[in-house]
Amino acid sequence: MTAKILDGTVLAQKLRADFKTRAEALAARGTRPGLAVILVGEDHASQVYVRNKVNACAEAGFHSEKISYPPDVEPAVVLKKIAELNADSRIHGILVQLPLPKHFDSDAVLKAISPEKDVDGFHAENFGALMQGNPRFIPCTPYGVMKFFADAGIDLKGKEAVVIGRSNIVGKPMAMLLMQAGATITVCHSQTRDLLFHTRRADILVAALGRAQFVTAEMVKPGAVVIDVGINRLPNGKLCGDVDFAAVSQVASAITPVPGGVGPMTITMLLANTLEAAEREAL
Ligand SMILES: NC(=O)C1=CN([C@@H]2O[C@H](COP(=O)(O)OP(=O)(O)OC[C@H]3O[C@@H](n4cnc5c(N)ncnc54)[C@H](OP(=O)(O)O)[C@@H]3O)[C@@H](O)[C@H]2O)C=CC1
Ligand SMILES: Nc1nc(=O)c2c([nH]1)NC[C@@H]1CN(c3ccc(C(=O)N[C@@H](CCC(=O)O)C(=O)O)cc3)C=[N+]21
Repeated sequence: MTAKILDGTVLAQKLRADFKTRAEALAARGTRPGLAVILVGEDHASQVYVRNKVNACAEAGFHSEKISYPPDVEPAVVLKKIAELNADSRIHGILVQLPLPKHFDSDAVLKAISPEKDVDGFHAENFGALMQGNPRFIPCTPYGVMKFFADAGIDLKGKEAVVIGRSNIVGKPMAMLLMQAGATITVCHSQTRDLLFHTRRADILVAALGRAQFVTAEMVKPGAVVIDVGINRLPNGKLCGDVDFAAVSQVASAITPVPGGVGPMTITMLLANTLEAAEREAL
């Protein structure tokens, strides 16, 4: 079997066309959607993502601000900036790029963001609402993954879904969304005893562990849908996912590539959440 490629760049373009129209309608009523991105430190990959986010905003006709700090900045300085952005009527979404340097209490920083502007959906209040099945903002990466299923007509009801990774930004909300869509979920992590046993049962397999080409063909049930969230840089400088794409695409029925899969959809859903925040405010 050769898997159908779930193309994130194509799906992102499809969804973004609608954002532009909605942003224009809002602008006509005097509101331009605005996103602020805070970046602490000089991590190269983070700078690339933040640049992509800012460019995507410009293309969709959004206002955006990038605020950068050196790695040794005092957390109080960042908290003060967040308070200013919370009160700034031009800003509808605030994103603090994670991970933060070790001297930061990340939960405290995320909690400082007004829940109405927390377009990542990481604030405890929003995360809790998501768990209760009543989300205000769905975290962008798992939200983007759900769009692949909807677009490809993949029904999740009764399916066995296995997520590798249990982080707050990907694995945990991903599992919750899959469960709410009717799948039976298994969440694997570094302490899982027999990973192969679990992955081989998966109708839907989501890899979000951050290990280059970790998921091999033997770990995948023939015909499974494989979603690759991982973004890893190989020693040769090339980007690759958590899945051995060449081998797994021979057994899966559908698969997302890296680059060009989940990554562009994450940015797309960040725009979607920012637009929604602006639309709610303009009501
Ligand atoms: N495409 C996109 O838009 C995005 C991509 N990413 C990428 O996704 C990947 C995961 O990100 P994130 O969730 O933030 O990463 P974290 O490092 O926070 O979490 C990784 C998870 O994978 C688990 N894990 C690690 N090694 C193994 C293993 N050998 N077997 C089973 N489980 C394992 C960890 O287990 P434990 O909890 O026990 O430590 C942990 O739960 C990264 O490559 C990241 O770059 C992230 C966000 C967005
Ligand atoms: N508060 C917060 N929110 C996040 O959403 C968040 C974060 N912190 N920290 C880091 C991770 C990672 N992440 C990515 C987004 C887009 C691509 C992306 O667009 N990737 C392109 C390639 C980009 C490249 O060339 O490097 C692709 O896969 O095709 C990747 C990774 C968001 N994250």
